Amino acid sequence: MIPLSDALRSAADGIWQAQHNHPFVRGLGDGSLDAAAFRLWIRQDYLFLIEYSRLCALAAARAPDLETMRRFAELLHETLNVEMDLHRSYCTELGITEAELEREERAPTTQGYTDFLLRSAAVGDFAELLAALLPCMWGFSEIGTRLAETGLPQNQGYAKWISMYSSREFTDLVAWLRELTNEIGAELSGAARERVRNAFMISSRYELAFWEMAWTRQEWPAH
Ligand SMILES: Cc1ncc(C[n+]2csc(CCO)c2C)c(N)n1
Repeated sequence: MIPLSDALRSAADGIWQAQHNHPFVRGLGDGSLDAAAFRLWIRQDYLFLIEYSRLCALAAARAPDLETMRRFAELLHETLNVEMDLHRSYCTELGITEAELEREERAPTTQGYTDFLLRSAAVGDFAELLAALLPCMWGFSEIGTRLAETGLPQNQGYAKWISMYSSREFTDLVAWLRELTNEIGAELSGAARERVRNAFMISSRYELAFWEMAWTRQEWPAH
């Protein structure tokens, strides 16, 4: 049987192609992306990463074995300390103050996506949690790798973004997540496989919606 991660990637191909073709992603790749769109993305993504960290913690707690537990604990550490630090340094470069970042509230897309991720962890089993988490990592890896192949843009900030997500370390992490998905997938019943497929599709749609949110500058009035 076809490995589960390949079946999932193929089921979501239309959504993933739409991500590659999205003007926000293309603009990152050729350096033409408006700084205001990137500023919105980074502020919302910072909030996304906080909730994503909770997801990693839940994944560690529910992991089927020690090795998987250790990897998710590492991912939690990386996200909280490396990835979020990098976002904070981007903010400084882009003129977003700490106070502004603290005041930022989740836009509906960010809220919907993170609620969905945490719901998958709370209500679903480990396979569903993993399927919901996979498009976040794999999508960024595929986008970063493709953009790196076409050459880095002049814009230093966007070039750094692409270098990070096309790095060897990140590619290896995704390879491990896919392997884990394939192993777990080999033992799933038909109904469980369907739930896993749904989770992967929903997260893939939210990944696309996240680009769209930043591109169309979906800002919300402060209360
Ligand atoms: C909306 C959105 N989706 C996926 C990622 C990618 N991502 C999430 S956590 C993490 C690294 C963990 O160390 C990465 C690469 C993102 N940043 N924002």
